[in-house]
Amino acid sequence: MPTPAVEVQGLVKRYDRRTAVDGVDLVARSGAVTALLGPNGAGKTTTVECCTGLRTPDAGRVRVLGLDPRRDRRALAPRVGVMLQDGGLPAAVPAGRVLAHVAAMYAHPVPLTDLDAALGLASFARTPVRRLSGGQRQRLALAVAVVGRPELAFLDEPSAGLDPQARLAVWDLVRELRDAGAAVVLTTHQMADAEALADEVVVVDAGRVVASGTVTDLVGPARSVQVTVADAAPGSLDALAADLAAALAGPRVSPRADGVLEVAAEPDAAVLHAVTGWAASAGHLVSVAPARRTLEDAFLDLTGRSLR
Ligand SMILES: Nc1ncnc2c1ncn2[C@@H]1O[C@H](COP(=O)(O)OP(=O)(O)OP(=O)(O)O)[C@@H](O)[C@H]1O
Repeated sequence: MPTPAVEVQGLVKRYDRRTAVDGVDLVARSGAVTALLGPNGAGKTTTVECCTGLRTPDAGRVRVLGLDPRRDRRALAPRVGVMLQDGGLPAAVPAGRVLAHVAAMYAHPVPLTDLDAALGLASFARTPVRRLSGGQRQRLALAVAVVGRPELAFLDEPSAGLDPQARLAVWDLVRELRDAGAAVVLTTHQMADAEALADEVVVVDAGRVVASGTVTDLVGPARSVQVTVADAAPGSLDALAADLAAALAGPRVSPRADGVLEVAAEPDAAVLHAVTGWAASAGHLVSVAPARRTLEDAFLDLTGRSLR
């Protein structure tokens, strides 16, 4: 097995008495996109900052391209692209000049015309950073992170605040990076981004990894049948779920907080026939709808529904 681009073991980071990262393990491979997901305050940015040498861990081991992100910062700088939420771009300098300046620091930068075309930068190249819209600033920050053809890119919420067109452009760019053999570590709150891009997903909550694997690993059987019981008495959903599960003799039936019974099975004719047969004999009014389980469903199952 080749050495992973990023190896984090038992990472702990505290701010005063608050433990922001509490024993995170993480591996990111070259030629793959690793998505770091988690609710607000889960510790994603702090983890990325420890990997980029911006913060010193209180405990644990971090290796980036086989090196120490703080001690070997100079050696890593030309090999690692970083897009942070607070971009740190110079406010008074026009966008195009910022990018040209950064490109000039690399031996083999991506041609600026390619980045212009990929991210639509030309329309605001003469605008000083401080006057860019949020989405334009994001696009510039992404271009700055990838212009040096990094072996590893950390992208912290790369599609936050982007319009649908720009989001698709970012997806293409991330795929190109991966296909060129780079390791991409991205944090996002957009589950669709992770579903579209991630080879590996790591879910953190309250500073700990609560799940990891491929999107398919986390989502489970992608398709299900949702059964809404119109005349269920309050509190009766658990019993109805057990009753339906017994009638189906196989697929798991989970009662959801919104009053829906979720049947973990392909919505094929046999399953739909069995569900409607159960409804007819049990005397319940039901609506039956095939559904596709998403990463968002899995994320909410893993991290709960309460606000952080
Ligand atoms: N500079 C700091 N000083 C003190 N506490 C901090 C600092 N930065 C982050 N924290 C705290 O550490 C915890 C983790 O924050 P972090 O920014 O890593 O989370 P996150 O998962 O990136 O969140 P979000 O999705 O909101 O960006 C939070 O409780 C946050 O308040």
